[in-house]
Amino acid sequence: MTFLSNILIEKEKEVKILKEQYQQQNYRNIKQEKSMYQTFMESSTMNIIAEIKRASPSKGEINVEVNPVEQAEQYATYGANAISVLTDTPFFKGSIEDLRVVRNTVDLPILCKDFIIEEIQINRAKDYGANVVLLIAAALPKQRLKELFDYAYSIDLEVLLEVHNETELMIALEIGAKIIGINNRDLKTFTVDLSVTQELAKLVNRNDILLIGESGIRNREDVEKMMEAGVRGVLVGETLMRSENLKETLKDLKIEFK
Ligand SMILES: O=P(O)(O)OC[C@@H](O)[C@@H](O)c1c[nH]c2ccccc12
Repeated sequence: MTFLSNILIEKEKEVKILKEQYQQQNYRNIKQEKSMYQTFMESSTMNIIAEIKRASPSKGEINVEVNPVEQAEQYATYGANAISVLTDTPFFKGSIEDLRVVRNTVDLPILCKDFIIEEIQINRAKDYGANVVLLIAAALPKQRLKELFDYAYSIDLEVLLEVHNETELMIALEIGAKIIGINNRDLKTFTVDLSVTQELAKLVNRNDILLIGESGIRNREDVEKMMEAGVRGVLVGETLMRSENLKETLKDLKIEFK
C-alpha cells in the first residue's frame, strides 16, 4: 500500500461525509482582479507559493502549533506571491478552517492543497475562499482529471495540475492545463529529487505554460536550479514552516529572472 493509495481511500470516506453534511456556505467569493496565471507570467522575480504545512507523512510534525493567520501575514509581508494551504487533516494536520482564516487575512491568490477526487471538494474550496485548487495526475484517471479540471474553471477557479513523470506531464498537456506543478517528491516513495523538475521542464517547449517547481526547495541555490530549469514559480513548505526568520528566508529565495 502506498501513501497515495492510502490517502485516496481516506478521501473517499471524507467525500461521503461531505456529501451528507456539507452545505454551501459562500463565506467569501473573491474574484481576483488578475488570475494567478497572469500575475505569475508577468512577474520579473521568481514567484513563491508559500505553504502552510503543519505536518506531513514523510516528515512527521513540522510546525503543528503554527498560527495560520500570523504565518500568512508574514508570508504576504515578506514577498510571497501566493499562499498554499494544506487542508487535509488525517495526514497533514491541516483543515479547511485554516483556509478560511488565511483568506480573511491576505489578498494573495490562495491554493487549496488537498487530494481532490470529487466536485464537492472543489465547491468547498471555493466557498472557503480559494482561488486555485490542486489536482494530482497520479491520483485519478485522465478522463476524471479532465472533468474536475473543467469543473474548477467553470466556477472560476484555476487549477494547478501536479505531475511527477513524463506520462503524467503528457496527460496534463492533453487536458489543457495552463499551470503545471512538477513535484520533486514521489508521492509513492517520498524520494525527493530536484532533477525531476530539471528533466521534465525540458519536455515543455511552450511559453504559454506556467511551470511551478514543487517540494524539496531549501535555499537560494535550489531556487536557482529551478529557475534554470525554466520554472516561473516554486512551491515551498517545510523550509518556510521551520524558518525562524521568514523575512530573511523569503528574501533569500526570491530571485530576479535573468
Ligand atoms: O515541504 P516542501 O518539501 O517544501 O513541499 C511543499 C509542497 O510541494 C508539498 O507539500 C506538496 C506537493 N504536492 C503535494 C501534494 C499533496 C500534499 C503535499 C504536496
